[in-house]
Amino acid sequence: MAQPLAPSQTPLVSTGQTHLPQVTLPRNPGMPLDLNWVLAARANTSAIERRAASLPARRSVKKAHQAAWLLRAITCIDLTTLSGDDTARRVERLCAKARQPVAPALLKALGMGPITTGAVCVYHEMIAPAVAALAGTGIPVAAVSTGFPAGLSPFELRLKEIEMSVAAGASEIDIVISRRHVLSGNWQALYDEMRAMREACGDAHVKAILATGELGTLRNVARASLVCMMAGADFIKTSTGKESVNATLPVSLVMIRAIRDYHERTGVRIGYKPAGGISKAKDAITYLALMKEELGDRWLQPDLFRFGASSLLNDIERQLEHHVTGNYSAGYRHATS
Ligand SMILES: O=C[C@H](O)COP(=O)(O)O
Repeated sequence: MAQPLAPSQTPLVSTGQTHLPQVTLPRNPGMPLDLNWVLAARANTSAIERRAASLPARRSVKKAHQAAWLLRAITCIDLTTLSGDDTARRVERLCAKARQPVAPALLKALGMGPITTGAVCVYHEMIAPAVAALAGTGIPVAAVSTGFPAGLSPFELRLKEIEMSVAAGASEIDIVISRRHVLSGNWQALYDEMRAMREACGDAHVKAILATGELGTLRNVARASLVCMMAGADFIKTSTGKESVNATLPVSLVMIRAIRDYHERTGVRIGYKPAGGISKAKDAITYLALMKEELGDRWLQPDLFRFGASSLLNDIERQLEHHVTGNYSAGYRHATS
């Protein structure tokens, strides 16, 4: 039978009545590459697909619980624009949305103080307007670097891009891995690449984008997840949003279990960021429920969980408005670009 589900016993990171994201997590120091561990990683595809398929139907989240989950989801969004036609003006509008993702009247009706999104995520060239627009808010700017999305520019340039993004004010860097290292089973090359990128990030937290839709098998996803964590990734992220297949529940299950495995063996908590194609409020709840079931309440905080999403916030805001007023507003009212 479907069970009601409360998002967490853990409160949102709170400053008085204000609920803000905070990246308080200690960095992942990484460890030497343990090839025995990597090669022992397997993925039982049919069991994973069965479990993933059962997830959306198994939990029923209604009314106040649903609103609480959706507010939690907002605090975990890396509000993203990654388009060739991005402009400073668009980024400023996005940042305004990140600062105030839900209308104050709705928040008041829900008994909530102000909230913000987890971060704003942009290309390198858009860091400066984002940093300016978010000054004083504590909302981090995340930049996609390393020749995003293909990651095929010269290695030295990719490292330089990271350094430039950090210098421009990004406090989180989303790097893309070289898929060919995974597809050819060259785990040492993947480890060395990730290690160098982490080093180039300095104090900025690093998210490793695996581009899982291009890795061939779930077993490769499990192994690449482990190698990136061993090399010091603070987060592992599914996709750039530009692959033909982006975040999925089976891939998420594999990556989340790799995070659990890594935590059990090293004591280090790694964050998870599903990204690409997550645009519906109900999907956000499914992902949060998956995190809660597989990793526990601690992973429902923005320092350990993010959605990479450009349009998810629009749908969540519509659902919250419906919860409060009983009516759906027109979709265009919640557009961010
Ligand atoms: O990292 C974030 C993704 O690029 C966003 O993808 P989306 O536009 O499908 O939400």
